[in-house]
Amino acid sequence: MPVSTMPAAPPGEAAHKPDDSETLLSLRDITIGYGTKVIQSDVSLDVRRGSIFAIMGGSGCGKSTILRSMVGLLRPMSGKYTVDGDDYWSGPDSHRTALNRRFGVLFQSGALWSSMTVGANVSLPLEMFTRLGKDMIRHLVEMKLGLVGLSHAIDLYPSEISGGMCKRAGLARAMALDPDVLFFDEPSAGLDPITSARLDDLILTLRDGLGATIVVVSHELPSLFAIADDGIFLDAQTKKPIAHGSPRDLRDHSTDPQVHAFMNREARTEPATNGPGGADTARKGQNASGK
Ligand SMILES: Nc1ncnc2c1ncn2[C@@H]1O[C@H](COP(=O)(O)OP(=O)(O)OP(=O)(O)O)[C@@H](O)[C@H]1O
Repeated sequence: MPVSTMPAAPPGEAAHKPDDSETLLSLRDITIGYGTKVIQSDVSLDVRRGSIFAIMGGSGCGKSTILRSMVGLLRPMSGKYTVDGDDYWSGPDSHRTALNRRFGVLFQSGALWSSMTVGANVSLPLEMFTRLGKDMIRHLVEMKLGLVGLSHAIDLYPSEISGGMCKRAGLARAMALDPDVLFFDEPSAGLDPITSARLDDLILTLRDGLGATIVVVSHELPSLFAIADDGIFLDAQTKKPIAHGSPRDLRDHSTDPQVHAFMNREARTEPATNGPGGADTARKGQNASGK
């Protein structure tokens, strides 16, 4: 299927326009999979500095797999990944470790250590990767928690706070080392719409206030329309990207039936397919994730 080229977003919809000339992360002809099983091939994308980039597609198409690869957890079978022009997978592990210091990651689960307070969770990366003293670390932790509106929760345990607060604490931890690139895997999964909208605002603040570059995997269409500047749509059947563009552009202008149906939460009229990313993933009136 052809990759759609999208026109610019309608006036007023794309409030933020990053500088086109500034590519921070670049994937070229990446093939990725597990063992010999290919999950996605021919993946090429550019993430502009200071933008929010969405990885989209039906369940199981390989969104998290691409994200895992971009943070160094899975080496692609082929293709090139550059970070600020630097070939990520070339050279020794220390080369990647240095680049990883620029990354903050929030995985789907939020994954806070349950036996540690919120403050201790956020201070962990600072204790592991810096030589800062206790007072300075406490100060930085207070700052990060202040950013996500959780100053009051510093001494609470994860079991004592809500799911949305856990997500925000995870965000504070992802930001502990002042990364300039943040990767979020399903940040609003499991959150109610209001908490999810607050998290969107926070993500926008990270982009606009701190100049962070953000890559996000998400099924949540309202959230994608609210925050993402650009994106890619992966297809599970062909195992290739089938569209590039901002979620708003794909919703309003995509000529690909699958992409159009997914982005508009419509039932598809063509014959159903069994695989993820097929008709079953885009039924009207359901979460597009099918979850
Ligand atoms: N560690 C693994 N080993 C083998 N196969 C895996 C592994 N992790 C994921 N997969 C497979 O890779 C495919 C893509 O999974 P992935 O989690 O990347 O999809 P996704 O698009 O993020 O899905 P979802 O939206 O449901 O979270 C799936 O078929 C999955 O079963």
